[in-house]
Amino acid sequence: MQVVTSKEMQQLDQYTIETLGMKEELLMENAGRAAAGDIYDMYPEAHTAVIFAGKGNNGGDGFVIGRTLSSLGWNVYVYLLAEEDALSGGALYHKDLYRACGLPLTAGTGVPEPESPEEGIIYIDAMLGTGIHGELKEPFYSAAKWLNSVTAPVVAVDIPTGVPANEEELPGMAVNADATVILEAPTLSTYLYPASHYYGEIRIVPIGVPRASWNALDQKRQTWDLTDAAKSLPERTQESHKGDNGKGLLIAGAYNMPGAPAIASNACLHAGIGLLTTSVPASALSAVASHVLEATYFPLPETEDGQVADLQETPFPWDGMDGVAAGSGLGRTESTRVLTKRLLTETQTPLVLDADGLYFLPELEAEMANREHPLILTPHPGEMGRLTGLSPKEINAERFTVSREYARKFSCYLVLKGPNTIITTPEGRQYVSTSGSSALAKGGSGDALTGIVLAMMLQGPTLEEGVCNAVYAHGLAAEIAIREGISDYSFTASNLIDYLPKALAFIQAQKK
Ligand SMILES: NC(=O)C1=CN([C@@H]2O[C@H](COP(=O)(O)OP(=O)(O)OC[C@H]3O[C@@H](n4cnc5c(N)ncnc54)[C@H](O)[C@@H]3O)[C@@H](O)[C@H]2O)[C@H](O)CC1
Ligand SMILES: [K+]
Repeated sequence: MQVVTSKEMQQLDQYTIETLGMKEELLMENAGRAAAGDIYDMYPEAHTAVIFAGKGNNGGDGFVIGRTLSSLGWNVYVYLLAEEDALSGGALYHKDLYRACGLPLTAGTGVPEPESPEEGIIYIDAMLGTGIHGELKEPFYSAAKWLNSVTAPVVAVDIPTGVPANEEELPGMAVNADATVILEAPTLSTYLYPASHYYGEIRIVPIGVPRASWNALDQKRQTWDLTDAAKSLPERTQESHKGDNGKGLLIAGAYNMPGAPAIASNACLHAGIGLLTTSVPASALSAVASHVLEATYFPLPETEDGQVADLQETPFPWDGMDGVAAGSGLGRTESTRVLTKRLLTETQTPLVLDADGLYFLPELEAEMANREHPLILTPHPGEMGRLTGLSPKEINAERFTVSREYARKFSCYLVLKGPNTIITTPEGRQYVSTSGSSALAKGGSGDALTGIVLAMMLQGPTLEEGVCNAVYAHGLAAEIAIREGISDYSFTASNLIDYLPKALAFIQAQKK
């Protein structure tokens, strides 16, 4: 599923209408019909739709939805929040068609005051969609406020009115929908917070935009969902042996941080790595090894307080490895800086850096730029802030743009964590993972992700798909745990590891 900006969506519509010659009225008919069908299925008990329509094409969709639901046996009522003569094009055509069918309509720029809601009524917000600019003006402001006060379900068409499509700040008022029926493809704000909260349940309906229109759009942003994971997750062959499934080295932890390497190692092993060597300061080894039976160990020299000591001369076993991951729990000492520099310059395999492994990167930009092998960074917004000099708030407001600029600048794979983690490739392709849960907002989740990324990037089929699958499986494991009754209060990274086998089995089952 592609994820677009409002401009890209307009280009798509324009190509379909002007180049391919599909009539605007027909595209709108398709859009409204698809949305109406979905609303009808969503609320089997409902019998009445009260539709608030704007004068643009979002309002046009509203008229098609009204006419279609009426054909399906519902009572419908449209409040057009504009004078009838303000409409043009497809919206005018469908308003006239709706009227010609004898269906009820009230038009005007006053704020409608529908009767108080009763059982079986659904409110439909078809006021503004991708055409919105800035703060909501009257009568939309008051109409949005009114819709937010009703107890009956409110379904938004395409985008809740007031929510911008792109990476813009939320205005003061927007419709807080129970569900949003997104037409053809989601826009950026569907996966940005807090905008995403206004969408309620996200439902995406295809409206028949021809493949040719999509092919003509130069667009490299998509979701990564169950279908993508199932399609790309490689089958494990009967004859494969441990060497075929990747040999990884994980460097993490300290005497007082044995959890990070233990969690990352267990996650890595449960995500299918063939052989794992875990490298921790010597005094942490027995604590880690007692929780991770399947790894081998490469103990590191350490300081008196059990943190990594000077690693300048340490003979790391890079050569025997297919991939390396480092960072969690190492501390932010000079030794970590030395290690990070060695990792960037000496490893000839894909390298994953997380947590303290990201800390010194602003000082090592030359080494990053000169690196010839894949580099995968997995920052949360705070860490991304340190990498870019922006605040976490600024990062979250422009997650797509900030990720793309950074990944291109340093030719790295960037996994920007958060609800709907975004994976960006060095070429600027972007994938938004649709899995995840609030339960993941805990210490240890990131360590688990590092381990899963190390394992899955080595399984392929490409590094890009492996990284996307790692992020997807990580979120899915949490989702399944919550679905099976684990409270998001109680959920820990250990639960995540326990549920990873179910998440992978679920993805594998979709292949069949
Ligand atoms: N995705 C598709 O392929 C299709 C989508 N369709 C629908 O079309 C809308 C976008 O329509 P557009 O006419 O461009 O814009 P809107 O209807 O969202 O609004 C335009 C309207 O709103 C006024 N306006 C802008 N900002 C504000 C504001 N802050 N306050 C008040 N009024 C504002 C502006 O002046 C215009 O008059 C898309 O979302 C889909 O629903 C099509 O049906 C075809 C296929
Ligand atoms: K809307």
